[in-house]
Amino acid sequence: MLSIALIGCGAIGESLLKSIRYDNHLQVAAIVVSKRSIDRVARLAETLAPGASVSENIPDSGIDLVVEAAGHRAIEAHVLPALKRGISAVIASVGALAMDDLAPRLETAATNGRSQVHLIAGAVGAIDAIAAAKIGGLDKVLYTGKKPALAWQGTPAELQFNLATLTEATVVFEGSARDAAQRFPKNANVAATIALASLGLDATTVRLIADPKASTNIHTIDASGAFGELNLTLSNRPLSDNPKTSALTVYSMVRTLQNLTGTLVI
Ligand SMILES: NC(=O)C1=CN([C@@H]2O[C@H](COP(=O)(O)OP(=O)(O)OC[C@H]3O[C@@H](n4cnc5c(N)ncnc54)[C@H](O)[C@@H]3O)[C@@H](O)[C@H]2O)C=CC1
Ligand SMILES: O=C([O-])CC(=O)C(=O)O
Repeated sequence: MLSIALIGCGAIGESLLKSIRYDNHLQVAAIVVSKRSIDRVARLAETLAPGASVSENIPDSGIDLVVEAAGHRAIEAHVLPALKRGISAVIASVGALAMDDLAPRLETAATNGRSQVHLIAGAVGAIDAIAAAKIGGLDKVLYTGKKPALAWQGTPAELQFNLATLTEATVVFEGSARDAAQRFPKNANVAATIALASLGLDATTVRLIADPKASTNIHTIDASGAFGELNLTLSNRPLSDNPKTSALTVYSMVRTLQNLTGTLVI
């Protein structure tokens, strides 16, 4: 039985709790949230994670694994200290690794604590294929993320375009995966995931599109190299609680957790 501390209980966190509620190998022992969310999440926990503590910090003992579904800042605040304590982590906010020196600091913390960081594939697929293709050598990796116009609310795209009145698909960002992940922390985590698995944060190209006609989150990877060519398109349904986030992210997290406790894993 893996004893989990879940960090964040928004769209992904709540959906994750529903998905793993009856898993005999996983026990949510703690849910870590900001002070203002404690009452709301404590009520949720009564049915979705009975017995879990709900507080602002990871408990001092009894936790085997931290599962982050909170946002970039939670990596520094909760994941780094947990790794140093010897607690491994599964993280959704992969884009945080595009920040300054966070990736090497995570590695140092994990080395010192003899723990591990698992970056989920999240809303995208073919991470296994591009990571394998990298071994033979990659020439080009382009990630294109297209979401409904209103999914770009609260991002820099809002300052540049009137999202509510867009009539056609509009490129809101073109550049490196590092810039994309830093400027769109809630919309470009998969850009960082693809980059980290392939050409790296600076050499992986990203295009982000706001499309008033789209009703799903469309992720496309175009890669070429010694292996040949890969062209993948996913059309993901968003979670009802957060149009920025695809439901596949939750399933990917559940799969990661199942693989950590399973005997025959794929
Ligand atoms: N890898 C992937 O494919 C994807 C990754 N994500 C990442 O997952 C994160 C969560 O996504 P959603 O659940 O859809 O967002 P959400 O906004 O619905 O929920 C996030 C929750 O975390 C809480 N929170 C924020 N900072 C916290 C902290 N320091 N400690 C504890 N709780 C904190 C918020 O109050 C909120 O309740 C996103 O911010 C993004 O970084 C999101 C979508 C896809
Ligand atoms: O959920 C998605 O479709 C992708 C996403 O928001 C991200 O990469 O941050």
